[in-house]
Amino acid sequence: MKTFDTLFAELSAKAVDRPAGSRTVTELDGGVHTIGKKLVEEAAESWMAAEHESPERAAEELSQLLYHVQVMMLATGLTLDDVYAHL
Ligand SMILES: N=c1c2ncn([C@@H]3O[C@H](COP(=O)(O)OP(=O)(O)OP(=O)(O)O)[C@@H](O)[C@H]3O)c2ncn1[C@@H]1O[C@H](COP(=O)(O)O)[C@@H](O)[C@H]1O
Repeated sequence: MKTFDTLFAELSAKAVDRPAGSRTVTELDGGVHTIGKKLVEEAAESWMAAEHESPERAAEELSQLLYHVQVMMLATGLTLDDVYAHL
């Protein structure tokens, strides 16, 4: 099973290698503004799933939120340590 850290390592490599068909590469090319809109969308979908759907649906939406958090970190040039320093 992937963890936050292993997913970040995978996405970091994709940002450098830029494989064809990568969703991450497409998102990064869209820039911070576009990624930010996706981040907010996934946050709202997580809230709606938790309040109106089920724990399973909430987990699915939250996983997409975590993915987009990582894309935003990459777009901003932030490392895991940069963020963890604030926890
Ligand atoms: N964990 C994720 C992940 N979570 C979410 N997403 C993307 O974010 C989208 C979620 O948004 P929605 O469901 O709202 O999708 P949608 O609205 O239909 O999509 P759009 O309209 O935004 O195109 C999904 O369709 C995925 O494309 C993800 N895309 C990729 N990953 C993982 O990231 C890694 C690298 O992926 P690639 O860069 O695509 O190789 C792989 O391990 C993937 O499993």
